[in-house]
Amino acid sequence: KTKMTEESAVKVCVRVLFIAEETTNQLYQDIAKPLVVSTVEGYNGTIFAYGQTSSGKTFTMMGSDQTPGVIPLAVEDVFQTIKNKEFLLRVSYMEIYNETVTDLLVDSWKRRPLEVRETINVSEPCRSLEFSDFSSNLDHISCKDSVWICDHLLLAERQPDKSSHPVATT
Ligand SMILES: Nc1ncnc2c1ncn2[C@@H]1O[C@H](COP(=O)(O)OP(=O)(O)OP(=O)(O)O)[C@@H](O)[C@H]1O
Repeated sequence: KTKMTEESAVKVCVRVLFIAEETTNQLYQDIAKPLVVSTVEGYNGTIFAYGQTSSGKTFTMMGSDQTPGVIPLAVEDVFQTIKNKEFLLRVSYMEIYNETVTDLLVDSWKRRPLEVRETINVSEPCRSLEFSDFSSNLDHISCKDSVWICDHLLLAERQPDKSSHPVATT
């Protein structure tokens, strides 16, 4: 609802362009971090990767042990931001692939497509996303939880059935 000034619009336009030499970390600091921090303050935010197959979506979002991607960097920052506050962090992880929505926090052998509901007036129960909750307060918030989230997401990303996909739409 904030009216975007001409100056901020120009800034956004400039910052969506990154050259090949720039790292994921630079991209994260410039584009994603401000959004991550503002979500903790109550704003809605979305970061997504879009592009043709093998263009580097997974590399950018997940990264590797040596070069963490946007998701691990964001998780780390979220935990840094909430560590001195009472907070409930709720995490879900899903894939939309060829019009099919899949919950990646469910074990691969148990996965069934999630139904997309366009109205709340549905009589039949439908499958919904699993959530992992993390409550934090001054005493027990640690980066152990952020490591758990990243490990869990990476594990889901590496589930064997994903490699059989012929086309990518991460
Ligand atoms: N910036 C980069 N530096 C080094 N290697 C990269 C970079 N971007 C992508 N790669 C490598 O290119 C390959 C394809 O990248 P990636 O799997 O991230 O693409 P993708 O867009 O997710 O593909 P798909 O749509 O098929 O899932 C991977 O081996 C990845 O490690």
